[in-house]
Amino acid sequence: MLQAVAAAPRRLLVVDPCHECERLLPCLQASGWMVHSCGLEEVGEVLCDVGLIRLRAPHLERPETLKQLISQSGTEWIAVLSSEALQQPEIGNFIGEWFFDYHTLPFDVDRVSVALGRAFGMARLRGKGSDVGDEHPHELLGSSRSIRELCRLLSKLAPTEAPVLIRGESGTGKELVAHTLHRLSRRAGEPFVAVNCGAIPEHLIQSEMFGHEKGAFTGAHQRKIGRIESADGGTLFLDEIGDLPLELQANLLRFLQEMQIERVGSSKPISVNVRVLAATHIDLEAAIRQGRFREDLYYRLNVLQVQTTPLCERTVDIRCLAEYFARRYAVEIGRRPRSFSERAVRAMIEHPWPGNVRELANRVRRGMVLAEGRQIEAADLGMEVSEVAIPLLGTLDDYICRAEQQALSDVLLHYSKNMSQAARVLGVSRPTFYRLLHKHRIR
Ligand SMILES: Nc1ncnc2c1ncn2[C@@H]1O[C@H](COP(=O)(O)OP(=O)(O)OP(=O)(O)O)[C@@H](O)[C@H]1O
Repeated sequence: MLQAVAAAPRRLLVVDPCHECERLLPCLQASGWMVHSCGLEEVGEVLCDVGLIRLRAPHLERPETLKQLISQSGTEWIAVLSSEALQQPEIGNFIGEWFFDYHTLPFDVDRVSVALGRAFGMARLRGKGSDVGDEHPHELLGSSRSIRELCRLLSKLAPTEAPVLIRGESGTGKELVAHTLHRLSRRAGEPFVAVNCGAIPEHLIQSEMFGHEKGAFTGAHQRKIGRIESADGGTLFLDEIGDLPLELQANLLRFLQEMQIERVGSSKPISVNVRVLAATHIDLEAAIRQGRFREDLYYRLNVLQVQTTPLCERTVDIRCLAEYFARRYAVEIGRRPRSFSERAVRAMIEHPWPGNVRELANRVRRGMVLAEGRQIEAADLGMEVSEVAIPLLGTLDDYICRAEQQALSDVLLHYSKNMSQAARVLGVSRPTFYRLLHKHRIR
């Protein structure tokens, strides 16, 4: 039996509707657009796929406000203006940089419909528009199996009070994991204090961690509260724990056993209630064997363990992360968020990502600054795509296997958040689709 599938509504936001809109809006509603209208100051409150704005002198006098709204709204924008206004070079440049398209008055319903349709398609293609959820700066993004399993694990570990050792390559999100554990715990309203054990000079680390009393040593002009004490009631995150000098490891162990500290220059114990999370990218077991890390401290910290996955093992997440960083840096840099060309996406998928998500964020920031066209190209990211594909010879089965892998990765590029849709596009059932993902070890 055939089932009717309801198309997602196409939401259009008309900002400061002008009297010319009176004829236009009913036509758009009749052709399936769900139209909302609002004033400029309310734009951030309505989630829409496409926005139509009649550019007037006051808007153009405050371009910064408009740029801010456009870059934060997650909507594709079309400017409406008179043909005389468009002749002014600064207005033309402004529209070229910030808008998807423009329309000169009077309205031509057919032309507007085509422009809106294209903008809608682009908004959906980029994952922008009204389907986009709230963005949280401390949220672990991604739809790969490893990220989904990580989030499930974190929600189980967060409510406990036990220490967690977070392991993984540099830039894979270990600090983000620590933030997430804190945010989901009972301590969420209390301080989260991060200490990078490798970044504090060795002679300062004792007083940084434990604090000192006035006059404890030359230069100690007043009492200083240490990082451990300042986390009282909350979470203490010890990053790069493998870099902690041996002497400090002994002091930290004592603190973990007794939950008390002594400031430098004082022998009075102070009770501190913190949950300890630690992270490392080094092989702590090897460090123990080499005598660089205390085994007893290792067992204290390693009660629960979380492992982050390198980016090259979850390529499905690359596009969504890159688009997130493009939106984030658009606000910072003050440019319109850009999408990525297919070649740029391919270059990102093929890249080995030794610096993981941090490297991706840095490359996207660079791309946002350098991009000249509508899209970020591979070269803007400092990447190249292999021009000539060297044929990989093999049996017919090898060719079929590679074709399956290609088909899966192509479809996941577009539908990583909707597995049913991905399966439908390939013309296979959902179980078959999952079986293929499993067979090709695609997460
Ligand atoms: N899954 C993710 N979703 C969103 N942002 C992420 C994700 N993973 C990492 N990031 C971002 O990547 C950057 C690096 O992450 P983070 O500092 O947590 O990595 P790390 O593993 O602690 O690195 P290091 O070992 O070098 O300290 C941060 O800007 C972080 O917000």
